[in-house]
Amino acid sequence: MSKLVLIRHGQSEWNLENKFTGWVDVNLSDQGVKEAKNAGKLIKEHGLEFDQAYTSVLTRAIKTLHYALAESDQLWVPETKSWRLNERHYGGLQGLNKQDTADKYGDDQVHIWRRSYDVLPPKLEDDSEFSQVHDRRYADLDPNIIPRTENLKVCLERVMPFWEDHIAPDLLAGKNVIIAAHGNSLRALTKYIENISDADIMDVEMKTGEPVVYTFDDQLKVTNKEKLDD
Ligand SMILES: O=C(O)[C@H](O)COP(=O)(O)O
Repeated sequence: MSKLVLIRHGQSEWNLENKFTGWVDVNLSDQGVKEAKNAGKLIKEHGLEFDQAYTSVLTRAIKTLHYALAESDQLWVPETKSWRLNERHYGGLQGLNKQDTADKYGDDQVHIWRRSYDVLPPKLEDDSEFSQVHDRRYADLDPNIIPRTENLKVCLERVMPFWEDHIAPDLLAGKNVIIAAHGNSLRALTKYIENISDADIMDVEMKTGEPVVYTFDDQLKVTNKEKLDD
């Protein structure tokens, strides 16, 4: 039996300002730091001990992982960062206020961009201040792989190789794993783990800083799911 804990990063500065964020590297808000520390407190209270940690290459997820591990006295746990766990790239919506965008295009269109499985938001131009094509953290990637926009389907397709190569082998080896990542990269993983349909995944939400704990049997079947809250 192995355990997998998923945590969406604590509230970010752009969650607070209600802006589409995606791959833009914004920091945690003060509230987000509190949420990340509280996640660590809950992890400790539930006696969860990890063998391996994974996170994205975005500050808000990395800091959330570190606060949660520090608070549960496990800052020593080996960690790997991957762009494959990044938030879904929000394309040309990155940097825009969600309410302003809804006022301009309508609530229905914004809901489709945010939650449909396979509708792509408009592409982000490479010369945008919110583009990542010149960000040196992606220098080793083929420039064509850096997204210009993603829907949940595309996000899931780039998360899955990381599941296959790292997470699943760890769980099958009996290791307990923690992943601190993002609302949509974690919705993608949740869709796969729980075999949720393309339609039903539209209604699945991840709360900031709330640890979700899965228990797996030795065939990698889920035997229990629990959300930790106060
Ligand atoms: O990238 C973002 O803006 C958020 O992290 C997730 O936003 P969403 O709830 O609109 O998908």
